[in-house]
Amino acid sequence: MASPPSSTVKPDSARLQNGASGSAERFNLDSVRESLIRQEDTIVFSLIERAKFPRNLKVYDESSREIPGFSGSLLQFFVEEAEILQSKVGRYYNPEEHPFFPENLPLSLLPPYNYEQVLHPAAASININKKIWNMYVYDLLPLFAAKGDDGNYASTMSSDLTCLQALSRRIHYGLFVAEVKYRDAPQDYGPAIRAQDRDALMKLLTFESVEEMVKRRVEKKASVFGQEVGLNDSGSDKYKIDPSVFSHLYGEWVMPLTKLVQVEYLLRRLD
Ligand SMILES: C=C(O[C@@H]1C=C(C(=O)O)C=C[C@H]1O)C(=O)O
Repeated sequence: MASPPSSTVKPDSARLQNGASGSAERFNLDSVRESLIRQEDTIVFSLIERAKFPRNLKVYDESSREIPGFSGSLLQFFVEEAEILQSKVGRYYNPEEHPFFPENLPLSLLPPYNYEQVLHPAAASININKKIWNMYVYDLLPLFAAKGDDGNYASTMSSDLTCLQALSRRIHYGLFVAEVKYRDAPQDYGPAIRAQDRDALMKLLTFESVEEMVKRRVEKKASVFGQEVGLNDSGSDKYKIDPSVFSHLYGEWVMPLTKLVQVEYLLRRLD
């Protein structure tokens, strides 16, 4: 089977900021995919941590009036406050990071780090965190969190924040994937962008063989990282989260949303 094309962008023409791959040296399709692979580990670990707690539905009730003066769920309050703090120490200078509550975020108290700008400025207008939030709270959590309430709301919400940020970072990484794909083949993408043809763009950027590999790999990672480990056996078939949840998560939501980000970005790439 022919392998999907890899990028030929010269290392010096663009340098990716220190991303999840830890590498600031190269910006090409291989390095971008390496980062996506490393981010799988983060997502698998963060969901395994969340699975320590039951559903704790109270946290997600948007009609609760638990916090005086705040209308929304406890998790909305928690994430909004966490983002205010993280914005003050520069989290959103990083083009890989996208806030869930971008309205009224304070400026950083620290000077900006000089992240290499490899994206077209249109990237700044793309934020699909509302979709990611709804997917996480309403579709994903019921698939792996046990029913029940143990009252550990603060710890539950800390875990939720970690999961939401890991998913958001991975899905918005589609911006970098799209940029590198465009630079590799502007002659293919250009006409579809000028025609604003979503379907043609989706076709160009989709590699089904890569997607199949990704699904198999995350399922395998979940079975290795989430296995109950004992001293007297070589492995067990008890898992902290059913590994098939991860191939489902990637096949149904993570990869389609990453591709949505890619299409949205490419549509504006020549503005
Ligand atoms: C990210 C890429 O683009 C698409 C999306 C994928 C994903 O989100 O993992 C995988 C393959 C492609 O269909 C890629 O080509 O690596």
